Amino acid sequence: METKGKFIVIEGPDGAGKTTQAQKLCELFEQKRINYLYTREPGGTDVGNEIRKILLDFKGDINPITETILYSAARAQLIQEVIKPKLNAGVNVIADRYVFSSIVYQGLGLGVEENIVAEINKIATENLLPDYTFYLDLDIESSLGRITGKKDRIEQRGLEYFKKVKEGYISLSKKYPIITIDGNRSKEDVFKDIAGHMGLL
Ligand SMILES: Nc1ncnc2c1ncn2[C@@H]1O[C@H](COP(=O)(O)OP(=O)(O)OP(=O)(O)O)[C@@H](O)[C@H]1O
Ligand SMILES: Cc1cn([C@H]2C[C@H](O)[C@@H](COP(=O)(O)O)O2)c(=O)[nH]c1=O
Repeated sequence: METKGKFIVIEGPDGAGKTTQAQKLCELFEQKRINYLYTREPGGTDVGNEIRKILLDFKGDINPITETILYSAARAQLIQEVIKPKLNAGVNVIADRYVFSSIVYQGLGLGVEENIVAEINKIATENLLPDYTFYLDLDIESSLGRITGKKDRIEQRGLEYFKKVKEGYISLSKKYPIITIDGNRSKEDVFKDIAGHMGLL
């Protein structure tokens, strides 16, 4: 019988270093010849990539509920088309963001009721829960300072919005099985911490 793969999620504000750490985990899995797949949200499927364009590039207003549903729609497609089949085939999935991003960015950041975001996402994900959720915690000014280039629709939101995002992650980390990682260190030290928690060192 096939063993299910592990579902590993990396969370944190924009610029926290999620993609950097996800890539390091991919490299370690490659060295150790462990099967893996990397996904990012929103995206990872054809329809998800179209939804990503709307969410990050659309020039007009998007209502917070619409935004919540669009993120969860992209997620539903990713779960059904990619994540569930891969986990069932024994492949480890390394996900750059998951449901907690919606709870903090749309819920605590935009004021959509947390229960509503959670319920929509239960439907979208069929309540698939990660085996590990790592939250990269660092000063919001430091993480935003790492963003270079043209800012997308979400990144253009001001400092006050991103302070709510950070507070949101901290409050969720007290309620859910989230592993908080000090992201204010070198890329290598942050990674040692993540890999150590997974018993990979
Ligand atoms: N620990 C670190 N120390 C210093 N710089 C870092 C660290 N981790 C990542 N960076 C740099 O910060 C920038 C943003 O990193 P990265 O893309 O990994 O963040 P992210 O959380 O995935 O961002 P986003 O949510 O905006 O996609 C990159 O230039 C990266 O090289
Ligand atoms: C999944 C998810 C993401 N967001 C926001 C967070 C970022 O600003 C963008 C995604 O861009 P990235 O560079 O790939 O991190 O979308 C969100 O608001 N809600 C979500 O559920």
